[in-house]
Amino acid sequence: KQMQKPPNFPPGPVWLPFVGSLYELKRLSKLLGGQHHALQALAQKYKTDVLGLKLGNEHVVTVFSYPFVREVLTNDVYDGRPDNFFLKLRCLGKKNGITCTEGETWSSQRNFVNRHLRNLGFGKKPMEVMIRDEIAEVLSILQSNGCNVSVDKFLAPSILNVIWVLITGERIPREDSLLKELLDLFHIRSRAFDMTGGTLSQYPWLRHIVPEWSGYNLIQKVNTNMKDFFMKIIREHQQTWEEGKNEDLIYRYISEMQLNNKNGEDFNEDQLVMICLDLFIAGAQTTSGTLDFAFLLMVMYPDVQKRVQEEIDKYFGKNWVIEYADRHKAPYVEAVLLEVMRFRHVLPIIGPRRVMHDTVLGEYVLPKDTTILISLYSVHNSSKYWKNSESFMPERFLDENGSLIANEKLIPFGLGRRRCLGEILAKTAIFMFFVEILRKYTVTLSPDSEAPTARCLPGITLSPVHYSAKFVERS
Ligand code: HEM
Repeated sequence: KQMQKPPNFPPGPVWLPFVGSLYELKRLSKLLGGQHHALQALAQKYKTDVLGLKLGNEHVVTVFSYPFVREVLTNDVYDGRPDNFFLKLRCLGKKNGITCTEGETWSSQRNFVNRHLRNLGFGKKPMEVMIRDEIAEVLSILQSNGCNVSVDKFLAPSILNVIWVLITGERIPREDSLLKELLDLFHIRSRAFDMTGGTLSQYPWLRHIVPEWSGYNLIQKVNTNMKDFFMKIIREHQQTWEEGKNEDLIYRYISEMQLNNKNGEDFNEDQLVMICLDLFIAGAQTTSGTLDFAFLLMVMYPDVQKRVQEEIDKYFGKNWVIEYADRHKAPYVEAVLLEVMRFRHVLPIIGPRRVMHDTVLGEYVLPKDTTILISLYSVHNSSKYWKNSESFMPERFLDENGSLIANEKLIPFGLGRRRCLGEILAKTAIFMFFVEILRKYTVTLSPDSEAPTARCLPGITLSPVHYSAKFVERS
């Protein structure tokens, strides 16, 4: 027996009572190695660019083609976040912070963070200085031991530290147990969320029956640990806060709480904890994961690596202090990094968004509160938009004179009002780490490593199948 779909709802598999199309999606995700592949296969099967599913009680629509993706990302009606159990769990029970909120709370918190990160040097010279300090450390470690490097694990502390300094005013030394604890928590967290695969969102009552199996207990434990972790740092800041103290985001937020917060509702400790979490969750794994893919692709395409190094030598030599603004001097290097983000984007599916009121998308009607997923994977890999889309070809971003050409179909940081808040930090860090490391080292596969593969590990963020790299000093 099938369930009735709302009138003019986008096409998709049948809805079975109780589970909707959840079983079909899970089956395909397992079979094809990721939800993004499963969703794309369903879109192909139903010959549609707008796919309609029912997952538990939730109406879920995924968009695949550039025009629909663009419309969803830029039309305010899709600016909401779903009010489901899973997102509540993600933001520690209350809808606080930036990523999970909408409306007034979202705009006041996002604007505050945007403004103050910029005042702290985000996107400017001070941020580049922090990144350069982290690079200096990475290079000195490579000099003493460049073998058997797991790129993601190796670079994650440095990326985390850049965000950490902006938020807390201090960096954490690599060998500090605090850093390890924090990285472990993020790691367990992404595994815990992945493990539930959204099942808890569709069937929240499962937490009462099978709290261990459903991942609920693990998520709760990680949430409590993360909250305690940030609360401790916030409390330390509160004890040392005085008017005029503004050297990091936490002090600035406390100043807002103390001085400008009329009723205490908008700017409070709960919001601040969530903002810290939002920035780390959204920023750390995505940025170091992109670098992980970039170096893996250099291992797999040594000719591309060689050309990158030739450009670096030609335009920067050995001693030029490279800045992010210098990227335009070396268009091939920029093209490589754009192609990395197209070919292996760390966020194949973005969202979820919530339809704020009944609306029309193309020929379909989407009821209020429909959840929307956006397949950047499909936009970035469609042969409709990219010649030889399945090939890694940096030249696609260069014209016949070797100058960079933009392509509006490449949208790794999203579009519109909810586009990535950390884009400038991510792009700067990726460019500077990539160029500075390849200026000094050639990356190859470590002799004990598994052969590199184009396959990815599915998860909240996509990552390469584990490989170990060897960094050989260039003569
Ligand atoms: C390569 C690295 C990164 C990629 C590919 C990336 C990509 C994205 C994308 C596609 C979105 C939009 C989600 C949507 O439309 O629903 C987003 C949102 C966001 N990003 Fe990033 N991001 C990266 C790094 C960062 C960094 C370094 C930070 C901060 C330090 C950050 C903070 C955020 C936040 C807070 C949001 C939520 C914005 C909102 O809901 O209004 N991201 N990111």
